[in-house]
Amino acid sequence: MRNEKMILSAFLLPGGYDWRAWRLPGSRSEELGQFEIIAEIAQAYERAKLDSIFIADIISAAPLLEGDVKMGSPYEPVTALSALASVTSRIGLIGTVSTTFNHPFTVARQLGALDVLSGGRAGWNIVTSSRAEENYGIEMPAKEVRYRRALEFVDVVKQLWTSWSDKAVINDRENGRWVDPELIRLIDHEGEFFKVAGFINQRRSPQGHPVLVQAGQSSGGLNLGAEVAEAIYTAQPQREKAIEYYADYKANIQSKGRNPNHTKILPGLIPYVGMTEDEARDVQNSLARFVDFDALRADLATQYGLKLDDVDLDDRIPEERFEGKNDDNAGTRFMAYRHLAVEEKYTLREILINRSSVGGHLMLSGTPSKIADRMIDWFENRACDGFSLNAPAIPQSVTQICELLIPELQERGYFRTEYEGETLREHLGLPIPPAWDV
Ligand SMILES: Cc1cc2nc3c(=O)[nH]c(=O)nc-3n(C[C@H](O)[C@H](O)[C@H](O)COP(=O)(O)O)c2cc1C
Repeated sequence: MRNEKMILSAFLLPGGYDWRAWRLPGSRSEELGQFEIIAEIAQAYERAKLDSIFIADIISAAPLLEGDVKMGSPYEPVTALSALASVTSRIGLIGTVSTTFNHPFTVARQLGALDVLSGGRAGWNIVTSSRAEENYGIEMPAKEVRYRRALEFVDVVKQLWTSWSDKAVINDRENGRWVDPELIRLIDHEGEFFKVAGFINQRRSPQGHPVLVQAGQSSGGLNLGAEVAEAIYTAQPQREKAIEYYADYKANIQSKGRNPNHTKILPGLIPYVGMTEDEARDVQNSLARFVDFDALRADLATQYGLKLDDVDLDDRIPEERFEGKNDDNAGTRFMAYRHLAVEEKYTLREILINRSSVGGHLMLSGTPSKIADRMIDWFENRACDGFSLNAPAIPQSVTQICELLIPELQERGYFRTEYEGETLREHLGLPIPPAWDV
């Protein structure tokens, strides 16, 4: 048995991970974009002692208009997490912020403030974004440029976050000095994309600075992750490939001179949990009637350039449609669909249902004990350090995860029964990044 516990973070998608889940009676979809629903979900995950919740961001209503209520869910991560910080006390709060459409000084202040205000619970999912340029009046920079900018962006943000010594606040009432200016560093950064003098008006948080998270799958994305990330989100539906990915990623981190134990790999998992196999299938069965094959075909064309209008739903996608693509230029999710079509001989209908329900992630359906067996097998065999849990339907899947699956993992000794630390870094077993003067 591994020494450390499994890490469990939860994707906060209040419409449900399944594309169609918001359409189920009782889904609370009328509340999307409002506070109470996300507060209740975050509190349920905190009662279950999860490491963190995570809010994704697409920065555009385009997915919503295309019928994707799941990813179009209208929460701006920093504001939503700031509100959640006040109704939770221990769970980590990870938000997505794009390095393509922001400035590092602003991001350092906003996420740094969330970190201080939440008592050291913030995390930053660093993305370079794949759309939304129209909202900023710019042409989308090439992927390679986006990742170069991201590297410099993160470097500037980290410099700002470490520019206050832990001893900078002296609070000297007698001599009228709240900070010691000698202990706050001017970063004086000048690079290809940014010119930032620093001083930032922000004290250090109890965990030093927010945890850096990353999910890029191309070579630029993997490089950024290996350089800076402390947690990695990834879509890995196949166990053997996940083991390979884990080993390669950790080796890559080591080759950058970093400690591979300080980057946690968390593949996505969609659990359909029930006390019996039939009960576990309830949600999937009730979703079956909502599947919208036309919208899903259009989505595959938009996201991956896979044009499938001429393919019958009960036929297989011809192998040549996948030619010329690989993990690097098309992403691991695209390659997962290739695997399903070519090796697993899925029909187009089955692939579209997979897209709709699990989005290329690992899906496990069954009793808590059966799902826990598989999770533990992945964890023990170093296919992962834990999982990014995606509740397929809201609210029922959150209850099933928290009241059935988590207790099973706790009973078997794989998940904490109480928070031991206060900060997200403590939950994840990550070191505090030192301030500039250490
Ligand atoms: C679990 C997971 C969550 C992600 N969340 C976001 C997100 O919130 N916003 C976003 O723009 N991209 C998100 N992405 C996409 C990645 O940042 C990345 O763009 C994608 O995996 C393709 O990799 P590449 O950019 O290196 O080609 C996510 C990816 C994964 C696997």
